[in-house]
Amino acid sequence: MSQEPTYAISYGKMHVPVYRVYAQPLAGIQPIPESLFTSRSNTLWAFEVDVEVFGQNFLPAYTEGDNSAVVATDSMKNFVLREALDYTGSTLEDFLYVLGQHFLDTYEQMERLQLTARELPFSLVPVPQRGYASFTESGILFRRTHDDYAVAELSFERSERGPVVTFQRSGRVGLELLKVTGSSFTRFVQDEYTTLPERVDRPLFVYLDVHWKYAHHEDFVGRDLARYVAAEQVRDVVQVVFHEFVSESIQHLVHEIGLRLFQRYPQICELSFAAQNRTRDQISVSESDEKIRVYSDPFSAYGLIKLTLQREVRMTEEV
Ligand SMILES: O=c1[nH]c(=O)c2[nH]c(=O)[nH]c2[nH]1
Repeated sequence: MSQEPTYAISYGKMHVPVYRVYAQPLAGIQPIPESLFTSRSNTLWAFEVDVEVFGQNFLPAYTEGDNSAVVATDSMKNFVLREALDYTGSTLEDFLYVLGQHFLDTYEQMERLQLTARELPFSLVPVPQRGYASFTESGILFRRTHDDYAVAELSFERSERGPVVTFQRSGRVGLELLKVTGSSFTRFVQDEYTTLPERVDRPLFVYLDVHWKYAHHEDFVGRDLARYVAAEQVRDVVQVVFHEFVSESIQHLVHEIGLRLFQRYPQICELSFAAQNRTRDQISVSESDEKIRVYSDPFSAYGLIKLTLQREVRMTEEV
C-alpha cells in the first residue's frame, strides 16, 4: 500500500512593486568615517516585495480544491500596497516588520510568513540653480539607476505574545567594483591543472553581495534609528576598504571588509559575503608604458568566494 505523502506548503505574491512618494525621511543614523551618507529624503521610496505564506490550513486547497481558507495572492498584493500608503516609518526592515505583523493579525490561517523587499534604486537628478550659476539636486526629479541596491528579509511566526520575528537579514547586493591596480593573486597551488599566471598586480573586478544580521531586533525596527545600519553606508565601507587595501586575493579582501564593518557596527552579529571574480583577461601591454593595457572578457565561468563572519553581541554594548 502506498503511504500518504507529507506536505510542505507555501504560496504568495512575488515582485509587488511599490512606489511610495513622500515617505518619512531617513534621519538620525550615526555617521561613519567611510561615508558621506547620513540621511535620505524618501521623497521617492521604491521597492518590490515578495510575500510567502506558510500553513497547513491551506492544504485543502491543494488536496481537495477547497479555497475557503485561501487568501488570494491578488489580495496580498493589495494588502502590501495599502500598508505602503499607511506606513509612517522610513526603512525597508521596519516596513516589513509592520507589514508582517498586520498580515498575521489579519489572517489567522497564516501560520508563518516570509517577507522580502528589494529596493528599486533612483537618484536625484542634478539641475542648475536659479541663475544657472551652480548645480543642486532637483528635489522632485529622479533617475532610475540600475545599480546596487538594498534588500531586507524577515520571517515571522506566531507565539502566545503575537507575531515574532524568527529570521532577519539585511543586505546590499549587486555591487560591481573594478580596481585597476593594487590587487594581487600569487603563490596559489601550482600543478598540472594550473594555467593561470601569477599576478602581483591585477585589475580586480568583483561582483559583490553583502548581508548582515542584527543581534537585536530593537535595532532595526521603530523610529530610533541611532543603531540602524544604512545599506548606503555599508556600500561605502566596502568601496573604501577595496580602495585602500592591497589584497592578496578576493578571500583576503572580503575578510578585511568584514572586519571593518564589524568595527563600525557593534550591533551586527553576522556578516556574509558572496563575491564573484569577474576579472578580465589581459590581452596586450603597451610597449612604451607597461601600465597601459587592454583587457577583455574571460572564459565565461567565474569564481565564487563566500565568507560568513559571526560574533556574539551583548545588549549593553555602546555604539
Ligand atoms: O582572488 C582570487 N581568489 C581565488 O581563489 C582565485 N582563483 C582564481 O583562479 N583567481 C582567483 N582570485
